[in-house]
Amino acid sequence: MTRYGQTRQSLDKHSLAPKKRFGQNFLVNKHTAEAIVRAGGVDKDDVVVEVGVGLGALTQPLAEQARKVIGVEIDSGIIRFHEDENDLPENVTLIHQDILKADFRELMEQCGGPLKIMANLPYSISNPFIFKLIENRIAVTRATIMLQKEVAERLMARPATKEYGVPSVLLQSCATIRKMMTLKPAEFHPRPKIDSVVIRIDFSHTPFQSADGTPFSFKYLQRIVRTTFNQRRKTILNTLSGMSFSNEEGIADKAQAKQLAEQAIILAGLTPSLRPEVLCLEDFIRLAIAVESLVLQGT
Ligand SMILES: C[S@@+](CC[C@H](N)C(=O)[O-])C[C@H]1O[C@@H](n2cnc3c(N)ncnc32)[C@H](O)[C@@H]1O
Repeated sequence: MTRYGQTRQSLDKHSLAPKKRFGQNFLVNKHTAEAIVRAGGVDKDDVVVEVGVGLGALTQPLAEQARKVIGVEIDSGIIRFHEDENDLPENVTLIHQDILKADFRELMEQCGGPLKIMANLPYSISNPFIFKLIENRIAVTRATIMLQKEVAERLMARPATKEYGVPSVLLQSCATIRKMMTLKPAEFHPRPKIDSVVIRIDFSHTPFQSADGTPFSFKYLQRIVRTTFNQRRKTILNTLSGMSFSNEEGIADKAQAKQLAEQAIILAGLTPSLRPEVLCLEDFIRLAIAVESLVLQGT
């Protein structure tokens, strides 16, 4: 029987149907699953966290390559399936949990160090999961993830393209992203409508700094990127003038915020009439450095 047939039979046997709300498109080709695991560069000493175990298509080859696999799965039906079948290798520990609610420090303790993650990610959680990775970047060394092609393109996007936005800038500021392979809909059951792409994200653990070595705060970078892209058709002067500040930052009113925005843009060597989509990562970093220094000086 083909792996496709096996997938359908396993689901039928347990009266399970692929659940749309959990983005269940199961991999049906053993060789593809093995190739994805190879793309993750898994070593025999690694403890790997797999997000969304599903029927175990990736889990099996992963368990052969890694020392241990910690599988996180949200669907209780899938958890029961593996309990009944007892089909997962001994070095796999299954956790019934929503990865978006997982405490990465706890996972790190279980893994004995920073995480290597592997996932065939449901579309519905791609964005929040990527932001969770960014937030927990200190706890993660590598994430090899399969995404809808358009989501992967957004993460790897370059300035002045329509795909370029908040996730592109923030992820590229703290990680190197590599496209590993493209998968056609026929690799899954049920078949998605569009192609999927496997990317490898390697997080950098050196302190944040600009190309000329000036340290910067990720917090400011994040605020500036979000504020400007929130209205991507507006100029950076317009959007930055409306940036909100906390009481401690001492920017009292709109006039002061506008003045700060004007000064920061000049300090960063940029033109006020630019739109965020033409700014490269280094431009955003210089803006973050300028805004932070002006706030610290009390403008
Ligand atoms: C696209 S399927 C992939 C399944 C399997 N890894 C494969 O490649 O065939 C996504 C899996 O993630 C699970 N999932 C969805 N949302 C999740 C979440 N928030 N936390 C953990 N698992 C989740 C789904 O139930 C499903 O098993």
